[in-house]
Amino acid sequence: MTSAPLEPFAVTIDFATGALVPDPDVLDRRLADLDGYFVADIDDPGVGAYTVHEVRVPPTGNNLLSSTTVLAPGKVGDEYFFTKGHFHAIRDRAEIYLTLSGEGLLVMALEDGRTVTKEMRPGIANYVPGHWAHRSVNTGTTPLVFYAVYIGDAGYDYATIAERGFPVIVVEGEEGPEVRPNPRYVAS
Ligand SMILES: O=P(O)(O)OC[C@H]1O[C@](O)(CO)[C@@H](O)[C@@H]1O
Ligand SMILES: [Fe+2]
Repeated sequence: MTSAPLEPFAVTIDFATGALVPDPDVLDRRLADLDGYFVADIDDPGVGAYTVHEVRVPPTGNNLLSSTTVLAPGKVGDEYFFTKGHFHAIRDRAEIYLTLSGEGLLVMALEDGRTVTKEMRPGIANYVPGHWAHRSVNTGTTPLVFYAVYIGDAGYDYATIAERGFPVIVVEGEEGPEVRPNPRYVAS
């Protein structure tokens, strides 16, 4: 059975700020929401980490959900600010990230601990296949803004990352960002 057609529509995206017009759903994540995710302790839990601006469509397998994410620059200890990161609840659901401004790294991990890290900068479209947890990291000094598109019924599994962490962390090294093993990663 196929579903009834939706009305076609468009949104306007400000590439510098990630603002969407119209912009009905905005999620605000502070460092407090990332408590326990960084190796070091968080000094100020009130600091804003990222906002997600979501295009509103029904979250079903026949639709594409999309959003802009605006990830602030900053560090906790040596680690650059990052998004929580998640697997999709339906594991094989894929996603595309198009970076609009700023610079960063997209860290992806399988449940067996294998990782792949890809550059994020304006004009790069990253393909995140199903089964890969994904987290973006702002390694620059300006907001990292990207547009994500994913299959509508993908859902979110945050718990696995909250419990085990990512296998790698991204820290500021002598010569720029370095990807290192996460000392707190819980291998399966
Ligand atoms: O959902 P997280 O892991 O907090 O990261 C936020 C970003 O990831 C997405 O959930 C898409 O993967 C976006 O909605 C948002 O871009
Ligand atoms: Fe996702």
